[in-house]
Parts: sequence; structure tokens; C-alpha cells
Amino acid sequence: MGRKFFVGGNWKCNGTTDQLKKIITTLNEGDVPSQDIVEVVLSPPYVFLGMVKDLLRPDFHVAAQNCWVKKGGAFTGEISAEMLANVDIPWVILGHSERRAILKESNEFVGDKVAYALSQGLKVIACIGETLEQRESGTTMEVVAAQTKAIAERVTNWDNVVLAYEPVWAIGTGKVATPAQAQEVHCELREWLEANVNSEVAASTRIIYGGSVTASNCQELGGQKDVDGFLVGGASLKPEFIDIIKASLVKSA
Ligand SMILES: O=C(CO)COP(=O)(O)O
Repeated sequence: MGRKFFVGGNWKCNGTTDQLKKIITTLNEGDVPSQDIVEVVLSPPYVFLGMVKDLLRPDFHVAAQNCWVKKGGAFTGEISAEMLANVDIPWVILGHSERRAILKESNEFVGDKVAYALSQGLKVIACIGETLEQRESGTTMEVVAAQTKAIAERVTNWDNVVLAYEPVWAIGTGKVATPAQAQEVHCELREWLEANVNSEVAASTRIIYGGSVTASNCQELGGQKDVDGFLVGGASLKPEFIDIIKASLVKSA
């Protein structure tokens, strides 16, 4: 199957030039497994993308945190996928729950964004996940299936898609999903892909977990059969991100 472990760092709307230079220096000095074992992608705010790309070690890559849903033009404040491609930004995070909740991005809108970004040659980290209320009412799988369906209906080639399962109740709360909870959803997502896309896509698409991942819980989470890596928020701005990248070794052992 060969799903390479993937560790993304989502810096969200955080950082100053000085703060980010400091964390980049730490990351650049970090002793981590090779690119054969783990793919590492850091996602700074737009204004710092160029600086981070220039300063970051060559084996780590960068991602934007969002892009416009179609070709650029009269869309004040937006950045288009073709602009990201033009300045050699290889990845983009789309459909993060903060954007779905606060900016009211619908499943269909996120699906359209994923398809357009892929059409422009970008690789996409597509985020899905349920709220606490949805989990407690037993609709987790229904919610993440609907989010995934909106992507699947618009995408034909999944080679450049990483699916990030980020339960909303675990994001920034310190309340991490248990390894069993993460594995259960990841496994069901893979089954969903098998039933609704095809078995090859189900076997090869990386499904990563996000939500309060830290150095202390990453080993156990990463050891789960269907957990192919992480999308890390808060801890990706700290030296412990190096330890989280090293958790990739649980899969190569
Ligand atoms: O939203 C996240 C990554 O995209 C997760 O954030 P935290 O790791 O801070 O919970």
C-alpha cells in the first residue's frame, strides 16, 4: 500500500517574523527521519509563506491555509490556487473546521475548492470532522461521510489528496481523541472510500488525525492501523513538533 507517514503543522493565524524564524531554526536543527519515511509540511499565514519557504530546510515543505474556490479575478482579499502554484507553494489546507464554522464554508464549497486547487496542480490537505454535539448525538460517521462525499463527487484523482480527520471537540481543547476513537473513524472513512470511490483509493489515501496532538500522545495515535500521520496546531509551534515527526518511526518499524 505504501502510505507514507504525513505530519503537517498548521500555524493558523499565529506568529511574528521573529517568532517564526525561531521555530524554523529549531525545526532546521531537528534530527528527524528521512523523506522516505515521513513527509513534513508546515503551514504559516499567507504573509509569511515566502519567508518560511526560503528559510525552511529543503526536506520540509510548505502549505497555504486556504485558497479561493476558482480562478482569481475580482475577489478582494482572496488568494487563488494558480497564484500559489505560480510562487511554488506545493500544498494547501482546505476545509479546516475553523473556516467551516466561522466563515460558513459549506461541504459543497469546500469540495469545489479541493477540485479547483487540484486542477491547478496543488496538493490538498482536506479537513473533515464532527462537532461535540454531533458526536454525542451519534452522527459522527454521517457528518464525515457527507463532508467526504462532497469532495469525492468533484475529484477524480486522489493521488494529491490527504484527508485530515479533525474532530472539532479535540481542536485546541487539550481533549485529544483516544487512539481507539481515532482508529474507529479512520477505519470507517477508509471503508467509505472503498465503497464509494474504489479500493485503490481507499488503500492509498492517507488519512491523518488532528486535534490536540502532542509529543506525549503521538506515538499511540500514530501506531493505529489507519492513522497515517497528523495535522498539528498548537504543538507545531513548539520544539516538541520534532518528537511528533519522529512518531513516524512507529510505522516503519
Ligand atoms: O486544528 C488543528 C490542526 O489543523 C489542531 O489544532 P491543535 O493541535 O491546536 O488542537
